[in-house]
Amino acid sequence: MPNKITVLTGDYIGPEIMAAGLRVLEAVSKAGHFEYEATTMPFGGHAIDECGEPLPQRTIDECKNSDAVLLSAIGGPKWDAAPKRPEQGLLAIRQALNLFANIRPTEISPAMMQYSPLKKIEPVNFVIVRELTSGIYFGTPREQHADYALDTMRYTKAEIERVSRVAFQMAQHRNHRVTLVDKSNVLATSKFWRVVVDEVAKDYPDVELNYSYVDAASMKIISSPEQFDVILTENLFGDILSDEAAQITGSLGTIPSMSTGDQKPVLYEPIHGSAPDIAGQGIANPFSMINSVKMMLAHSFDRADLAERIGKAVDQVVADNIVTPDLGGKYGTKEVTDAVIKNL
Ligand SMILES: NC(=O)c1ccc[n+]([C@@H]2O[C@H](COP(=O)([O-])OP(=O)(O)OC[C@H]3O[C@@H](n4cnc5c(N)ncnc54)[C@H](O)[C@@H]3O)[C@@H](O)[C@H]2O)c1
Ligand SMILES: CC(C)[C@H](C(=O)O)[C@@H](O)C(=O)O
Ligand SMILES: [Mg+2]
Repeated sequence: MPNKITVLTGDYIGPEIMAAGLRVLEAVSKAGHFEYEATTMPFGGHAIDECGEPLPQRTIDECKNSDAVLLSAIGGPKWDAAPKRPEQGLLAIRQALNLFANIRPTEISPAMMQYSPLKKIEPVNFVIVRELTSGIYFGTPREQHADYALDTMRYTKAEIERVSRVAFQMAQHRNHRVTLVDKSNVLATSKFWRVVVDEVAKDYPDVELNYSYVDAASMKIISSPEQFDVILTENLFGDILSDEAAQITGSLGTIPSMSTGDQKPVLYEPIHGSAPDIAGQGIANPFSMINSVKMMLAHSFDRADLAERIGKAVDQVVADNIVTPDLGGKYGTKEVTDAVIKNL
């Protein structure tokens, strides 16, 4: 049976970078004898246009029936005032597939150091493990009235425990350090995270656990990012810190992510949005999507060999300065993708 991949192409630059990712997947698969079947389903803004729903039931069914989901960014001004927004579909798919742990890597390899906006820079390699299906994104009550509004941040012990185990297990395969990022000097939920994570940590004596308040952590990501190995944090803090962490690599347009739960499928997507400001110009950075394909091959299909091939090709293209304008280059999405394929 071929490996099954569901493709959700996204809005604005979504389809532009998805095309790049799929071209790289096709090329590396031919070279490395990887068989797959890719099925494109409606999702996000264009699904609202087609059938009034950002996440139709048949898309959920198809995702559940596949090994991996490749998703490209959705949303944008076209639907900002619509009764249903594409972003609702994104939150709903994470819940429908129970993708409670979102892994967002930050890597600055020696080849990438020239693109970092930081003046003082060493190689950096850490991951953010972001809780993805709870917290203030999903808590109720959530209300907007004429003179006040209300959101709710709620976490259960089980929700904190399961995502913490993902973080500790990742650290065991990395540099054995977990930093819990929270606001436990103020928030009850953060105090509770510390209690639960301290308990989980006892099962991983080979991993060192330390703590950072989120305001200080956001400063350290700029001042000394090399100190981090695995950052474990709740949903909203993880959203904010991962965009910040992406930018120290030179561009938000390079960073992939992987969202996992207890079972298949695992979902892979760039961490950035649909970049309406540059859509249609052919200049979107395809690395975030190509790196998502690389992550998928390594983690869902046990093809570290193909992932390494993609990684080396991207490094070569970066070293040759064949990059898009967000990284200061003069090349378009297609030229960068062609160069990656040539180097596979
Ligand atoms: N996973 C998702 O689908 C996802 C994630 C974040 C935001 N969004 C949605 O995307 C829309 C736009 O959001 P935004 O503008 O705040 O954030 P954004 O991430 O789309 O863009 C922020 C900045 O980064 C740049 N950028 C992002 N990706 C790039 C790439 N691959 N190459 C070059 N430059 C890139 C953009 O041009 C822009 O200047 C909103 O509707 C938002 O809700 C979707
Ligand atoms: C679009 C939005 C709902 C989403 C989030 O906040 O999770 C995005 O910012 C992300 O980082 O994937
Ligand atoms: Mg975000």
